[in-house]
Amino acid sequence: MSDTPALLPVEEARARILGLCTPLPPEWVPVDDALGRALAEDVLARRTLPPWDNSAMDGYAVRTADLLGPLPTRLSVGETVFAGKLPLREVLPGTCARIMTGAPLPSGADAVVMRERTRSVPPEQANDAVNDAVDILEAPGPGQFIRPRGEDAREGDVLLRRGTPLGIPELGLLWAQGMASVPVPRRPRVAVLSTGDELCRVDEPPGGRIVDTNAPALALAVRRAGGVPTLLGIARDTPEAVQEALARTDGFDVVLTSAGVSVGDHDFVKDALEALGVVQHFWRVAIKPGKPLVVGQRGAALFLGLPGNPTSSLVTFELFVRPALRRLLGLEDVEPARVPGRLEGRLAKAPGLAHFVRVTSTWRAGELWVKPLGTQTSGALRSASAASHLLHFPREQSSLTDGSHVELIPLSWVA
Ligand SMILES: Nc1nc2c(c(=O)[nH]1)N[C@H]1C(S)=C(S)[C@@H](COP(=O)(O)OP(=O)(O)OC[C@H]3O[C@@H](n4cnc5c(N)ncnc54)[C@H](O)[C@@H]3O)O[C@H]1N2
Ligand code: MOO
Repeated sequence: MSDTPALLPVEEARARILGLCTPLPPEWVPVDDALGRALAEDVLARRTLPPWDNSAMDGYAVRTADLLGPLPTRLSVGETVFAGKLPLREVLPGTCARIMTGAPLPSGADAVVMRERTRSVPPEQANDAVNDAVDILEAPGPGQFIRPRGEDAREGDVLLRRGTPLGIPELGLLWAQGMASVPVPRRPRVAVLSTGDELCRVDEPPGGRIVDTNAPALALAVRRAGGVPTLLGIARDTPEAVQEALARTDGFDVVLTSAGVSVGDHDFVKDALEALGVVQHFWRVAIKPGKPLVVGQRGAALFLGLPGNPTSSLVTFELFVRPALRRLLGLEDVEPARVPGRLEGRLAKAPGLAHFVRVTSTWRAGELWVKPLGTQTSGALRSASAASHLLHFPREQSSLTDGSHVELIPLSWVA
């Protein structure tokens, strides 16, 4: 008889973890450092942008009323308005202004005709005293190619709401307002601890050991997800060593451990967490790879014990840790992204665990076709190398036929 608890479905495990995460307290940071976090407060526009109606094309600012008759219509050109300059005169009936993209629209004009829809008039053919004229070949509707004042922002309006994820265009909107800093949740401080007698650092002679690749890989994944990682080193496989290392985690928002969470004689992480007063929320999820994940909490700090197999460690990071870090950064929509795809080949498994199959992908005939990598073991990193997505092979399903429609999770660890 097994004394291990029932396996949690992946969605429930993630929901429980996210239930333990609230955005971290805000800090004011330079706008570029806010990338990937969510705004902690509404931001009001200080400036109306664009500040004036302006041209969307290189061409001529015209009065549409002048162009109701037969075409082409000849107009005299009053001035040329460049971006960065203000118009000097009104566009009067029978005249127009040559205008460049982004230049303010002169008063009197109500449309722009692009240069390609005009024909310049040689000076000797222009009328009377006017030696600059143009033939307009089309009759524009009012407002054509005019970018209205305030299209991007209006002073006093909410420019970006609290909770808005800050991507690159949002940072542009903030800079355009002359803002140098914004309030966002501070970055999660994440401790990463490896456990295992078989491990050494990359710069040590192995002497029968293998290099700890999980901790540095997790640290990079943390940084990519917006957290600030600290490597705590390698704890030996004794309850005291694991406890002693975990006792150094005060001040961290998230503690990631690697290995020692299964049912082996040296799997001390769960006991060490308990001894330190970490409340265990659950252990084991119905997935492969990654089944022995353990999750606990002490105060506001979240403890995630990831399985030691290198690919299990990366997959559990993707499915659980990354969403948690993103939630701490204030983001609402933190579920892993999913895209539809088609399976090339067949897959089979026993029901009971959802499998997250590492696949490569090719875009073909309007669909993303994916192919499982040759090896799917969790102990070998090669089985994750070259994967672009994880294919979700649902828990109760036992086969997927060639051409099946499948759900894919794009991987954040790719180059
Ligand atoms: N009787 C059972 N045995 C196992 C089960 C089970 O349900 N019953 N689950 C298997 C699964 S699934 C996984 S995953 C592993 C996870 O075990 P642990 O988290 O306890 O990890 P270890 O046993 O210590 O190590 C597993 C494997 O990974 C290598 N490793 C560990 N740390 C690192 C590191 N930092 N860098 C690189 N490689 C590392 C380690 O040498 C082992 O080969 O348990 C199964 N067993
Ligand atoms: O599920 Mo384990 O996480 O096979 O490697």
